[in-house]
Amino acid sequence: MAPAPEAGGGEPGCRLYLITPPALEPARFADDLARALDAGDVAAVQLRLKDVGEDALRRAIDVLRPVAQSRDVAFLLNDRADLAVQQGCDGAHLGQTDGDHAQARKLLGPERMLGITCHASRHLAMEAGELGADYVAFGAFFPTATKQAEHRAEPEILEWWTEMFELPSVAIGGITAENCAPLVRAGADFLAVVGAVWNHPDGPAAGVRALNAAIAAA
Ligand SMILES: Cc1ncc(COP(=O)(O)OP(=O)(O)O)c(N)n1
Ligand SMILES: Cc1nc(C(=O)O)sc1CCOP(=O)(O)O
Ligand SMILES: [Mg+2]
Repeated sequence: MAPAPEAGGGEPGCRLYLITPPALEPARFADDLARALDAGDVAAVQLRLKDVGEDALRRAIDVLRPVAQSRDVAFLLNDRADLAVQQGCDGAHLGQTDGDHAQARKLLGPERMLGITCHASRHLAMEAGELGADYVAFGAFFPTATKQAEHRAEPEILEWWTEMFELPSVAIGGITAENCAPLVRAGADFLAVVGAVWNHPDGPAAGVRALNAAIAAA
């Protein structure tokens, strides 16, 4: 999940972080995922299936992980650091109620990534940084239909974080090609999106292209 090199050797740029749709059939979705990843620059994919049991989750990982990893795109698992390790994922994303972050850090070891949701809290972000997170995620920046988001973040938190710390930040929540520019300019290292890609009227590949273009133009 490397940052994008900036033309001319300046500060690294912002990259796309895809999160899977809330429900999917792995074999069918594998084709959509491949098309999306082949359409442009994507740093990471997060498998986020909240409503399936462990067996189905393992099957989905087995089908989708190679699609990402074979393209040098990091594959992270939502909510489960233990399963991320067992199933060969590149990391896990944990929220504030997703167990013990320090224990997850140990489980994941130095090779695998840990991302932590920090809502709109500077305090949570500094805590996450101290315990060794690989990125902090702020959001929701815009209204989202993907989940009931209880916190609202403003671009200022990205500016503050970027000025104070080297650790990468992820912006999430209702982000589209049309509204992402202030987040990119505020210093977000990654934009995490669901709907703007998977629900794009011209298909996921068009969604990736539109976001790549919007990031480059910001
Ligand atoms: C990159 C990224 N940021 C935030 C979240 C939200 O995580 P969480 O608060 O645990 O909520 P759920 O995704 O588990 O509903 C995320 N998944 N990814
Ligand atoms: C999974 C998730 N977490 C959020 C947070 O604010 O922590 S918002 C969100 C949903 C992101 O989907 P979309 O790009 O469709 O808005
Ligand atoms: Mg969670």
